[in-house]
Amino acid sequence: MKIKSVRARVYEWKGKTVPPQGNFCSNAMDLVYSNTESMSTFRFHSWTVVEIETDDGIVGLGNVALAPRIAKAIIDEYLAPLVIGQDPWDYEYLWQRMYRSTHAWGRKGVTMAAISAVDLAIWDILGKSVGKPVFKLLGGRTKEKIPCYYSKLYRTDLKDMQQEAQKFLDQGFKAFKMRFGYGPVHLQQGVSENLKSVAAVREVIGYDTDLMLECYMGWNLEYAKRMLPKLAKYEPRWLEEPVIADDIDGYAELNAMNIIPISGGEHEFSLYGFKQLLDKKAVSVVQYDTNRVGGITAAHKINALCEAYSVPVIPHAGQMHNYHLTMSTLASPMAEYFPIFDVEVGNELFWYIFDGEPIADNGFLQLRDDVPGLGLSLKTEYLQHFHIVE
Ligand SMILES: O=C(O)C(=O)C[C@@H](O)CO
Ligand SMILES: [Mg+2]
Repeated sequence: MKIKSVRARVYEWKGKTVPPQGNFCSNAMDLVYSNTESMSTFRFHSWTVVEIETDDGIVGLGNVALAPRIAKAIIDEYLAPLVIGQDPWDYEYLWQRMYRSTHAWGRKGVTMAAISAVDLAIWDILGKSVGKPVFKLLGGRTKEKIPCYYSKLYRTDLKDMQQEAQKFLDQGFKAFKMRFGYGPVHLQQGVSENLKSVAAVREVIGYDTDLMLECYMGWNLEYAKRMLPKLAKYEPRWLEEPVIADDIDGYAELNAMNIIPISGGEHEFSLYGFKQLLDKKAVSVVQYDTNRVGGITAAHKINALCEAYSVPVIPHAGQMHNYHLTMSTLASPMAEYFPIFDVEVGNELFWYIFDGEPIADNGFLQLRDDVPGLGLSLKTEYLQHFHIVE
């Protein structure tokens, strides 16, 4: 079997979007003075879809959501020529070709995201070629079904957040991730607002559920050190991305305080990036995203590393490409889950592009043994709402 073609297209959403409400999520731009809304950089309204076809007609699907048009250009210009004509079963060789040939300017960020999308499509082909779901190629079924946590609860009106939490508590979710809306620039009032939002959500979900807290890189080390003791009484399972991804020593200092487990990794890349996080004990929960970190080839290695370090892996953002990794290892106890929503910041856009994503049932996800590959196909229902960049 040989790879015959690589097609990367960008799906750009032109349909209705619900403008984010309130201070919906602290983020890295909060600390930078700007006369534009700090969250304007925080949109995922386009997505790159990669289709790789083999000489015997198998088509593998990959995807990337970081800098989609740039990712497409990298795939078209650099990565496609490296894999066309090659045997997809030589996936480690192909991964090293893509990684090392772009190493001078790649290694992290959008290049690794582009490599991830190609790698996902290759693994989809492998599964389809032997009639097995990808998780069966990685280690098989380690769970009867996958526990997942409800992920949204952006910082809006507290009553709206409580209604949202109640709605999904009633649907059987036993774990929730909420977003802070405030950080250092919002001073003491922001501290109070942050604490109020956690208290409000805990009031609804109680303490027999897991609560995770998301900063999305919107704080700094000094502010996080002040906040951790104030948050401890709410017994969060983790505090996510308190500082920017490059401040690895900051993560390690916060994690070493041992007040609240610190999580991160969705903005880290490659096996080496996670070796550094683990060696420095920077995180207590690893959250790579398989469509960013280097694909399944890289994520599978990181799973083994996390098993050796006894650090749980709970991949970022859900989606099928992450669920196969979670299903295939005891090192990954749970998945993130974004339900279907009207398009807002875009974390939910994949629901409008792909068919095959599992719907959570009572806080669990299921993968089928009889669906080969990643289990996805391209949805046609919303095509009229997308501008497709070939
Ligand atoms: O789901 C996450 O962990 C993200 O970082 C997504 C973004 O919406 C901020 O929470
Ligand atoms: Mg996050």
